[in-house]
Amino acid sequence: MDRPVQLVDEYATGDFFLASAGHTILGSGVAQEVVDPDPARLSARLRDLLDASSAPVAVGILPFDTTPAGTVPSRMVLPAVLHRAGPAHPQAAALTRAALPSPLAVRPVPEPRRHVETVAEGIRLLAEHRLHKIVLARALDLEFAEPPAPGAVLRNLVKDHPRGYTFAAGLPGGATFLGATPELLLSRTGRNVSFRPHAGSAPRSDDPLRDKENGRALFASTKDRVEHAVVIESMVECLRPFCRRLSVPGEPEVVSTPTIWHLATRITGELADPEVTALDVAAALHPTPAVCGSPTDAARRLVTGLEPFDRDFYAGAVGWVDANGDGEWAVAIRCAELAGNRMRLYAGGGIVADSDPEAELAETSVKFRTLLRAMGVADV
Ligand SMILES: C=C(O[C@H]1C=CC=C(C(=O)O)[C@@H]1O)C(=O)O
Repeated sequence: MDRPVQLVDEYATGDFFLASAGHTILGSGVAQEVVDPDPARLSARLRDLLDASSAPVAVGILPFDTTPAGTVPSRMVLPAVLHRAGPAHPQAAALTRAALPSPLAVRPVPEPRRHVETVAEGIRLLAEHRLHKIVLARALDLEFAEPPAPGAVLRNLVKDHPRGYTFAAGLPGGATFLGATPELLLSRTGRNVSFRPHAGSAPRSDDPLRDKENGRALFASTKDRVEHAVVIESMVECLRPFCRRLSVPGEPEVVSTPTIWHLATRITGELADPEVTALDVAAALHPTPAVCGSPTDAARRLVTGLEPFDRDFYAGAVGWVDANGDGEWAVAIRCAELAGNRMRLYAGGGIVADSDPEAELAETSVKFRTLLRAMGVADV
C-alpha cells in the first residue's frame, strides 16, 4: 500500500484521483478507455472488460445529463498504473499549502441579478408544471495570466477537506475536472450498500455562536426539510427494487464542511442481487433530486432550459468500480473545470415552492468558497 498523502504528491495532470474517508485512489495513464453516453450500458461493458482483464479497478466520471441529449458521455478508464491507499487524512493536514496565481478576471455566469430572476422563474414553473423541486446552478469564470497547476489545486482541496471526497479527473483535450464534495452517492462492499444524500444548506460562520445557531436553524427549517425529504423519497423509491433490506433514518442529521452546513441522511441497504455492481446502482440513481430535481425528467428539462450553460460533468458523479462490483461514487459538486488559464466553477441549490431567490443567490456564493479558498481567492 502506498502512503496516502504520497499519492497527492504523485498526482500528475490527466490522472484520476479520489480521496475519501476510507480510501485514496490514484490512477495514472490509460490502459483502456470506455466512453458511453448510457451509464447502464457503460457498466455492462466494464463488467465484461474487468472480467476479461487483470485490471483491478475502473475509474471515471458520469456527466449530469446521461440522456441522449447530454453534451458529454460517461467516461471510465482502466488506468495503466493504479495506486490504492488508506484515507489521506489526518496526515493531509500536514501538507504544505500550494501557492496559486491570482485570477486576472472573475466573471459570474449569468450575472447575479439574472440568477435571482432565473430562480424566481424556476419557482413559478415548479407550480405550473407541478414539480416538487428543481436545482438551479450558476458558474464563475476565472481567467489567469498563467495556467494554475491542477495538482496544486488538488493539494489544497485535500488539505482543507478531511471528511469529504476530493477528486480530480483528466478530460479529453487536456482539461481537468476537480473538486471536494461532501456528498456520497453510494458505496458498495459486497452486498452492503450505503448512501448519504445531502440537501438543505446554511453558511458556516467564524463566530462560534452564530455558526452553531446556523446549524440549529437549518435543522428546524421547514423549507430545507422539504427540500431534503424530496431527495430521500425519490432515492428510496429508486432503491427498493435493488435492495432486500433498506434502512432509512426518520430524520436527517446536520453535517458540515469548512464552509457550509447541510442536512444529510445515511441510508444503508443490502443488495437483493449480488451481481449488481456499484456502477449499476450509480447509473440507476443518478441524477438524484439533490442535483436535478423531482420528478427527474421534467426537472432535467427545466434545468437545461433555464441555465445559460451546459453542466457537462458538474452535478455528475465521480468514482470507481472493481472486478467484484464494489466501488465508491461521490456526487460531483463543489467543483470546477480547469482548462489552461481558464477555470469555470459551479454551484447550485435546490429550489422548492418556499425558496427565496435572494437567499438562493447567497447560498451559491457560499458553495463557491470550496474552490475559491483552494485557489487562495477571497469571496467574490
Ligand atoms: C447542487 C449543489 O448542492 C446540492 C447538495 C447539497 C445541498 C444542496 C442544497 O441545499 O441546495 C444541493 O442539493 C451544489 O453544491 O452545487
